[in-house]
Amino acid sequence: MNAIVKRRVHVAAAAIISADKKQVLIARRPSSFDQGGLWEFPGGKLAPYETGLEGLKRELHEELGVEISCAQPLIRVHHEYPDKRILLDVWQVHEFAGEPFGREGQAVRWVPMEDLASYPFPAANLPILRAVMLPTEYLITAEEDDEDVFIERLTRALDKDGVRLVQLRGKTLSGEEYVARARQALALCREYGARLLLNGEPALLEQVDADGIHLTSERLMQLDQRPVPMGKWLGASTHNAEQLDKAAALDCDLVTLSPLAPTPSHPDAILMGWHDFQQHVEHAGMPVFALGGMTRFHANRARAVGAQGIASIRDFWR
Ligand SMILES: Nc1nc2c([nH]c(=O)n2[C@H]2C[C@H](O)[C@@H](COP(=O)(O)OP(=O)(O)OP(=O)(O)O)O2)c(=O)[nH]1
Ligand SMILES: [Mg+2]
Repeated sequence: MNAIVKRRVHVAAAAIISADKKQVLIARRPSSFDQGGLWEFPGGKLAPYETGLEGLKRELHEELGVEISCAQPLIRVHHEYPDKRILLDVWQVHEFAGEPFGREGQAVRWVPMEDLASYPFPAANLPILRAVMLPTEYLITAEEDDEDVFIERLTRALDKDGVRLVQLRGKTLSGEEYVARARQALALCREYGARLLLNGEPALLEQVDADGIHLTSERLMQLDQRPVPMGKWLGASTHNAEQLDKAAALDCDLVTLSPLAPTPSHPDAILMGWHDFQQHVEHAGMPVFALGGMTRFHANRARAVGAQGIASIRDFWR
């Protein structure tokens, strides 16, 4: 049998975000191109001597006529197409000079974040869409018996800290108490335009129409197919490569990966360290939040090694 040696292609692409942070710029690949007719994040192949950021700057100038001075790493996706292996090295761009237009005759469009999923993109782009739509901070609520304190702290995090992604933990609550708490949390999250994931069984979504479910690593490993429909978000807690592979197999939308640093809740845990974390993130193929002793001050560090951002209980729950 002939072994096919696939080409390796390194592509730099940009999610260019509008000043009001509500829209993202996409372009349509001309029909004569590879993946033609599909929408994409503007960018292209690196020259052998270029870094990702250098290639990105050149491509955005060539394709859109805009000049960027800086960009933040968003996500790296390895994907195997029938004829090649590509690494999509995606950056987030907030500042640029010039008015973008299709310099190569391609259609270019600003689209609201929430409409992104309705455009046809190449197969490799699913994790990128997820990363573009998710924030950099993921709040996990603390165990809180007192309802008033819970409401006050969640409101504070949504209002003062601008948190837009929340996981409701409530291991010490009864089933009924958890559902009641989830309804309250959902109402608050809706008010602030934040997404709420329930830490528990997927069937909970039948009782509370939250945005999705966050699975424990134990529950994750017991499942053999994605337990929620595509319109809902599926998160999972992971600690190693085996769990990350499982999360990918279940087509999870996001994961937390821990523990990075010591926390009072898990004082004796064996820590992962940034080096191993980076290796795991590189091949995760989905947005990864660093967890365990993380504060917002670690967010840039986490992003620099490829993470979506940080997840934390303590840092947002005061
Ligand atoms: N730019 C971009 N390319 C993508 C995305 N998703 C995806 O699968 N790809 C694939 C399609 C292509 O095989 C490859 C990008 O190559 P390209 O055709 O844009 O390269 P280029 O701009 O350097 O163009 P060319 O000079 O080689 O024609 O990556 C995406 O969102 N943006
Ligand atoms: Mg291109």
